[in-house]
Amino acid sequence: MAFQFNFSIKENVENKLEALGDTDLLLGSAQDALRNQKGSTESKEVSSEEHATLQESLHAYKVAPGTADLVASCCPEPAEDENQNETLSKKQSCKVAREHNIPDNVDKVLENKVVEALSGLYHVNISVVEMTLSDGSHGEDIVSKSISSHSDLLPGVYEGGMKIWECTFDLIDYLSRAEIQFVNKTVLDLGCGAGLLGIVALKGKAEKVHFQDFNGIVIDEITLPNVMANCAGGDGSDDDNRAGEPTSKRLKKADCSPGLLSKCKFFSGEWSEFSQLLSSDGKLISKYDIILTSETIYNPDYYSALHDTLSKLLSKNGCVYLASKAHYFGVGGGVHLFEKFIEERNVFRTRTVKIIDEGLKRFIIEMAFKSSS
Ligand SMILES: C[S@@+](CC[C@H](N)C(=O)[O-])C[C@H]1O[C@@H](n2cnc3c(N)ncnc32)[C@H](O)[C@@H]1O
Repeated sequence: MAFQFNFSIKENVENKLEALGDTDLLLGSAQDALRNQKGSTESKEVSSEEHATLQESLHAYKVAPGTADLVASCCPEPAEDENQNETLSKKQSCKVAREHNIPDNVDKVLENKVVEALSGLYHVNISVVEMTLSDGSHGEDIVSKSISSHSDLLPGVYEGGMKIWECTFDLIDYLSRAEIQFVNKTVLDLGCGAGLLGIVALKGKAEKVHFQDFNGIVIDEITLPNVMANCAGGDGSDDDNRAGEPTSKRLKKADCSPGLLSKCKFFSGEWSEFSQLLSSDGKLISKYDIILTSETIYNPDYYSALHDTLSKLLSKNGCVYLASKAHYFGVGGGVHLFEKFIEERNVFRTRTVKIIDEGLKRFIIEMAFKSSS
């Protein structure tokens, strides 16, 4: 099922898709999704076959050749003998973290968005968002950069948050089957992209849910709208079961529960900068009970920043649920390398709680502080 906002945009989008031709890039999966809708003026449910088609393209992703070393470590510590200008320019290459305010006019957030349902959750149609952003007039020009570099990832520029990655669904499935409890918990969806993991926590009655993505435009155009789409009506809990409703509908401002939204905060920026922002700005009221993170260990260059962020932000008895493919071809990261890194740092213990052995092997890993055991 999908419902839509100002759907007049659709034809324009389709024309642009045709003009783009065979891109086989970031837009690949999105094009498939939209072409599935083409010819039908009515919104429709995403069938399991369509879901599978969409997910197929998530199995493998591409990294622009030669970009892996662009930002070896996003925020490298400056060497002592570096002069001030070099230090400054390195600092500028960091993605400074900031909090995104929830707009007063929530109608605006869902304007020109097409909302669909998948796995019982609402999310905006990403191809439509990409089309509205592809003219490059929206600050962070990640869509056209991604297209021109034929890549879903541009290290230090765009880290893949425009797509919903396969392991997100693995983790959602695991959280549900393992009956992980979010009631009254403080939760962080780290590297959130679409934010579906945080939304699951929100629907599970978490006390607070914070969302972080590298790219601010992902937060504004995808994460926030998705949270709003799922906050509409009722209290957003699983009991509402609105994703099962057969009819298309428009969300109205009045539908959006301010109570639920007030539990959420949204952040963008590089991980070290993000954890620094939370620590220094008094934004971190308490550390997180649960940190959810999916497909965030593809690049070994980021392991140090990721590890330090987790250790700074996780509460003493907290738990990280991390979903990942076994190996990320082209970037070099993966589960075994990350576990080895964690072992060497000797701060966290890890436990594999689920292995998904179909297609590319995927893992769900649970992490907790060693000292808490
Ligand atoms: C491949 S995407 C996965 C998005 C989402 N979790 C999913 O599974 O659909 C990786 C995400 O990790 C985050 N990320 C990766 N490297 C990062 C870094 N160095 N600093 C901050 N965020 C980073 C980005 O926000 C990006 O959206």
